[in-house]
Amino acid sequence: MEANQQEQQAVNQIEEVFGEHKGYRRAHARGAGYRGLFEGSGEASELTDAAHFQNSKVPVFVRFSHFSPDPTWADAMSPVKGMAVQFKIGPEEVTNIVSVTSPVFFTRSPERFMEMLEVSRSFQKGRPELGELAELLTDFPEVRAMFSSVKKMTVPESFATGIYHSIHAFYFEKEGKRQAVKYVFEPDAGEDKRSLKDMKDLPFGYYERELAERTTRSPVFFKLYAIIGEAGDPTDDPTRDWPKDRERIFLGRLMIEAPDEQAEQALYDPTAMTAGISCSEDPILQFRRGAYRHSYEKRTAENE
Ligand code: HEM
Repeated sequence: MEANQQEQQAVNQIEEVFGEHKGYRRAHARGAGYRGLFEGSGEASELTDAAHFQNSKVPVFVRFSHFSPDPTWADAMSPVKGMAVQFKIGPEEVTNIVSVTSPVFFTRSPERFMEMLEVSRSFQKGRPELGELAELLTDFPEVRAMFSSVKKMTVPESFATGIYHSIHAFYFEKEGKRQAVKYVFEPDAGEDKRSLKDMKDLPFGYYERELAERTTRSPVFFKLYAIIGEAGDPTDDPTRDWPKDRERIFLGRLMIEAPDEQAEQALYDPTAMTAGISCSEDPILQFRRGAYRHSYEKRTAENE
């Protein structure tokens, strides 16, 4: 499916702000792909027939990443890390969960996202100019909230010790009923955090090397949970997290085994669903489909 004009424009705008880095993803440019296995628990079978959540094992691709669209940025300049998981349900069928180490996104509409990019031109050097920063903070109150949360933000010590959130809501569907859920991955190794200021001396590529070394010793595991939404929990607003006391269902265990070049190159479209699960009406989620496709087509053509 072709990305529509606005989605293509968003990707072009990211390039204008952060530079055009040929052959790389236009966001989360630097990362590391792995192969592994997901073992479903079957505990959500009353809510969904999705194949990977039954009592079954499916092969997966996993890609960890630093959020920056510029692959030359230091590890510390990307406080948000990503984990994209592709479940290989059948020979021709995949479904994805694309998650990050933050429970919320900084804007709730694609238009707003693009307006923010428009005033962020100096971010290209990784150092915003004060005038632009002031404009962002005045015109976009949500950015103020983001900056205050970045100040408090801690970062996982390793890709293997982050808690990763889907941010968006999805629906589990079965026999005409549907249930809103969000996903969260929790590391078996335990959450391990450092403050942003402790990260500034980390060498470039530290996270990728640490994970490669860790997986030579043993696979890395995460538990995947569905957070069960209740009446009134927003399903269309990625800037709002749900209350902490929501029920959770254990969906299965993710095992990450060894580096894999195909996993590094794959397209992890967060809207690729399977029978028994559908996307929520969140406009940011819907927008991502075309933006990711456009970035994928560009980088694939450039790598040929
Ligand atoms: C308007 C909103 C957004 C836009 C325009 C956008 C754009 C992009 C683009 C162009 C890519 C590269 C895709 C590729 O080449 O395969 C990407 C990757 C990624 N994005 Fe977003 N994104 C948005 C929102 C989000 C949100 C809300 C999340 C939080 C879950 C997120 C997490 C990620 C992650 C983890 C990757 C790396 C995926 C991989 O490893 O292949 N993005 N994004």
